[in-house]
Amino acid sequence: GCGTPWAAPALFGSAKTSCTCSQGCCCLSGLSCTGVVMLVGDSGVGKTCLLVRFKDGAFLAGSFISTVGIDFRNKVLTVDGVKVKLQIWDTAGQERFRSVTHAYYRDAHALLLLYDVTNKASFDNIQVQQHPQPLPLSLIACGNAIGAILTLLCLIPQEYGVPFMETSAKNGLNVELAFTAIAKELKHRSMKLPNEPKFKLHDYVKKEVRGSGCCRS
Ligand SMILES: Nc1nc2c(ncn2[C@@H]2O[C@H](COP(=O)(O)OP(=O)(O)OP(=O)(O)O)[C@@H](O)[C@H]2O)c(=O)[nH]1
Repeated sequence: GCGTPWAAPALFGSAKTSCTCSQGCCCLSGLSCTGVVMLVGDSGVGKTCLLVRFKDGAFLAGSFISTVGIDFRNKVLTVDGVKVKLQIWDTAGQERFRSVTHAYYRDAHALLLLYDVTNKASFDNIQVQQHPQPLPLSLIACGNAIGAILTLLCLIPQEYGVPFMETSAKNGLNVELAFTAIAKELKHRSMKLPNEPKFKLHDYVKKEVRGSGCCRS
């Protein structure tokens, strides 16, 4: 590093993620950056299950316990040799908690917009205009596979300019990718090295995404 004193964020979610010099030395000296990722979407689309799959590698089958208010988990990922600490906020999808959820948007760095691929209304409710503005810079839409494949609605969110992937909390499809893509974006945004090409979230997701591709053109 350049020796510039750097105040590590005391709390997850602090906007201060790098030193003030322009050399990008925070990543070179092995320091980390942090970010807040918020999971939003209707009740029952699988937000809690997606988070539990990512954090613990397990699937919460059986009885559905709806989130009340907001819950959070932390996970540290290493991307391109840099530790990225994600604080993941799992919001309540029920209508009665909407104003609570909306109050948290301004502190989020990224949103994972979740919908159930068998439920058109849940897809309509993640559209950009349904959220308080301005939205965080990084958005990914996740079509979670809740229902039977035969009733799958092929909804194509690309037309809204938001990177899209099919996910499954049940079998783990693309769950790691959703969070890694966000972590990479946050790392590049806060610690871009000189001459480093701009990270393109859309292209990265398109390249790494797995699955049937039935919702992709
Ligand atoms: N088949 C299948 N079922 C899932 C999947 N993800 C979640 N579920 C089921 O969907 C139900 C709701 O999942 P949750 O993760 O609790 O939903 P949520 O979006 O957190 O709901 P709220 O807390 O009310 O906002 C549960 O019964 C899960 O077992 C999935 O990928 N596949």
